[in-house]
Amino acid sequence: MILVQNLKKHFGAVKAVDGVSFEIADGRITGLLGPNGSGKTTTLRMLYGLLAPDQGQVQVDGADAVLEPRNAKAAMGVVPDARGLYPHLTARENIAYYGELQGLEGRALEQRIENLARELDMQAFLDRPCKGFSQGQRAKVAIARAFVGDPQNLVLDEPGNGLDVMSNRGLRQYLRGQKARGKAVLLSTHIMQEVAALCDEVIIINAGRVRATGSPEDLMALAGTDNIEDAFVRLIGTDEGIMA
Ligand SMILES: Nc1ncnc2c1ncn2[C@@H]1O[C@H](COP(=O)(O)OP(=O)(O)OP(=O)(O)O)[C@@H](O)[C@H]1O
Repeated sequence: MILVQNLKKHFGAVKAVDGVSFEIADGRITGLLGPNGSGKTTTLRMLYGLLAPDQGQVQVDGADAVLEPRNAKAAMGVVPDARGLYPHLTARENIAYYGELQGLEGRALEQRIENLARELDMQAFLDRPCKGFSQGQRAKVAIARAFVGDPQNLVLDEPGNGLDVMSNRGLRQYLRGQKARGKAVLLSTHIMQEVAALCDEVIIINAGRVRATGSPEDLMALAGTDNIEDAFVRLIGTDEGIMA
């Protein structure tokens, strides 16, 4: 479970995250939605300890992300927006490195990587250095790396970006499997079909603030619409919607 309380991050005059609070529950898939520049990536970076908050708290299974970063990080698998692969290591080595950090080794680690490579269709490039990988190939390595240690919490920043149709289906299936096993899953996305198909809860943010939270059905009822895209446009709090 991830608890976020009154999180703030300003860059000069830009209030990127301006007092955000939410809870990512176990056994649920939660979507973080917001227009470009609304503060999603900044929020997620503070969750996985890449950025120090100006104010507020993040707790991952009870561990404070600032005060106990090792414990917080150990409980979380992340797919960051920049993917952050080591370019000179192969895909397998990138994944193995994270597995080792999480205490996996030997045959168990090898087997886990083979399984992930099969599920994500990565065999063709598993032993190539990541330098020069396509966007989809990088996304797959980052996803495998996040999953390798079987963490309780998963935080994914637009994980479907660059993935082909089959890989996106595979990812959705995988995330549903994680949810069924009681994991807490948080993903940011711009893809409304993904939200409708996958998310139990949705957090809508705009201009660094939470505008609405609830199930897709709750949000549609709140906005008085019968589809999640219209609900999103109404609930981000501008007349012009996503282009504002
Ligand atoms: N390092 C930084 N320095 C200055 N401004 C920043 C920095 N990081 C983010 N911002 C600003 O903070 C705001 C929120 O950015 P953020 O990347 O969190 O948005 P986002 O919701 O992830 O957007 P997108 O959907 O476009 O990826 C934007 O106005 C952005 O320009």
